[in-house]
Amino acid sequence: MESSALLPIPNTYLMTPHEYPGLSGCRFSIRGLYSTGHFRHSTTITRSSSNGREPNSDVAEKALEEKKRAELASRIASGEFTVQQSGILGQMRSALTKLGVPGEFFDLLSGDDTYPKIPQAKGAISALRGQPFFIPLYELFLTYGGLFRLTFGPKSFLIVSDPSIAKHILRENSKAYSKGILAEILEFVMGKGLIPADGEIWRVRRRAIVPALHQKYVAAMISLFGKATDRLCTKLDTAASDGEDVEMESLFSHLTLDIIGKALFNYDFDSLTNDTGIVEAVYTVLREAEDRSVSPIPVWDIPIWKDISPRQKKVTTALKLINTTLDDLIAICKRMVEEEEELQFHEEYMNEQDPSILHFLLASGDDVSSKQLRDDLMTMLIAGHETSAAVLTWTFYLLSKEPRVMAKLQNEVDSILGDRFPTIEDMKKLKYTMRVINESLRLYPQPPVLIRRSIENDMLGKYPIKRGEDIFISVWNLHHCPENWVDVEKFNPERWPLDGPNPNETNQNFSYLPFGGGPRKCVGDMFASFENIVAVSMLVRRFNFQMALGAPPVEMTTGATIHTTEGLKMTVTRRTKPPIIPTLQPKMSDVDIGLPVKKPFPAVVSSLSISQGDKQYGQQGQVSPAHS
Ligand code: HEM
Repeated sequence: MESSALLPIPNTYLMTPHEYPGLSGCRFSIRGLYSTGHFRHSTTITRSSSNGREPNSDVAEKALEEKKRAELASRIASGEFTVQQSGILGQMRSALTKLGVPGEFFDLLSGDDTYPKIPQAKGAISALRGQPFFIPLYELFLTYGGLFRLTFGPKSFLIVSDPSIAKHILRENSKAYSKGILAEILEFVMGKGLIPADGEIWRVRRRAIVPALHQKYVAAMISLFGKATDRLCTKLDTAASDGEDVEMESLFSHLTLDIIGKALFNYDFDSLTNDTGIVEAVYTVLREAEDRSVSPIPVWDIPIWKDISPRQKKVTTALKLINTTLDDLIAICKRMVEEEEELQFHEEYMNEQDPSILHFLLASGDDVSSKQLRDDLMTMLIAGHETSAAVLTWTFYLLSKEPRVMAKLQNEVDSILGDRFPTIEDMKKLKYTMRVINESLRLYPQPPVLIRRSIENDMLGKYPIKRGEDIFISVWNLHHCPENWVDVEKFNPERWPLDGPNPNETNQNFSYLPFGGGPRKCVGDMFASFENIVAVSMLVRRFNFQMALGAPPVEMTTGATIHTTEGLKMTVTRRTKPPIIPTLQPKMSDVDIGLPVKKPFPAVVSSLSISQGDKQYGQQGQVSPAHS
């Protein structure tokens, strides 16, 4: 996640100084980060009606969506977003452009013929209301192309939707770019953690952290993913027996929180079954990060406000609790490491009782302050939690809309997993499962936009830019570009053949960026891919998922990751057809008539063995696992 996990959008997006006069003098702040409830939008991905249970709502959703898009497109065409030129030359330019005179002609007239000008659009608060910010950016992209400048009031942003420019910023000249506004908004929660950090701090911390996610560690995590998903299965079993609908988005959020707590610092949040103070504290801080990103005025910066606002007091208390808990966990782990007899640290070091990243870092002798360690852990907690939860949410939404894909997926899972827990060997066999996740990440990239700021003058394609430019790389636009993808809005895992390479930014030449690219690519890509494969495969082999009758329509709300607006309410039923278990011979009569599985489910977790074959997975931070 980020930088992945957290994606702020400037607050000026939705306002002009005219509308918020108090803003002009205040620090520029950010909007869009986890903006639950602030921007709402019917999903633009209108899929073929799925389960046949809600055809009317699908049609209505589609009609509403089409209407909104048509309205926006006509406003763009009317020039509402086009920056007005001042003065006679500007007016002449505007009039003659409408008659078809090319822009370069005016650059010649104004004496600036060295470089072409970046196409400019300007925004208005009304254009963005009622929809996630990346949707109007998409419409503007279709009009203005792969690089344009968007001006809101006194502030402007470069919007990048061109793969080669994205590649230039993220990989080829990455040292000329920082995290910019992202770092400012995340400071209160992540400090100088890996996502917001820049420069030397980032270099040092990245070098320390990447080795902790080595292959043996990620392989060991597979049993953790399995156990956590099994707890979710138990919960769904009860709901299925009781005939109760479930809200899957929050369940996925709990699942991934439980996983990341154990994986990072060996802490069991157990949020799937308990609602303890610490779980509440984590969510309080997460939501605060979202809300700060959409707040017009950074009230939290006003010293007295922290003390009088009940909300800010709650945030301060939550942060204190999390920090104390992390400090305690660091202290416990330090003691464990000190007591470890004959500790022999090596590349693939892992403590069997505590395989966490924290343990690895301390055992490696990582020379770092407790504050920095805490910042890094907090960063990864957020990065690894919200993103995976969002991927699972949208994957199940998409699956509920495409019974064909679900059937094919269940078929693969049945034949490869049977009723046992997934192992590392299964990760490369569950190819269609991986493709389903790849495709879900294409349609719903998490996060939908990457943030950068130029710290040097640079050239973006043929356009020069100055240092200090705030840039949004719209992964949403890259992934939805009609020129790059056949049947762009179709959920079609088959677009990537099973015998081909797993899609990543390199083999798709930056038109597909599920985990970013370049030196700041996600450090958790392999971890996350396996986590998603395990969760999806274990859930679909045991249950069928349908949108619940009367569920609210699934709409998107923007943030660092894309949330649903009102949750993903589903009806979960136990599959009645027993899985095909290759190692056991089911009675044919049972299979034929689709009797329920009577065996206790699932089998005991086998202890992990890591085969030589695992070596084929890519190196951390370079090639995604699944990308081999
Ligand atoms: C499906 C799940 C995930 C997705 C889609 C995802 C996506 C991303 C993306 C797109 C970036 C690049 C952001 C940028 O360039 O601005 C990123 C960075 C990052 N991710 Fe993930 N991520 C996921 C899971 C994880 C997990 C599980 C962890 C930790 C275990 C993690 C830790 C990080 C960190 C620390 C960075 C910052 C790296 C740096 O700046 O050097 N992510 N992620």
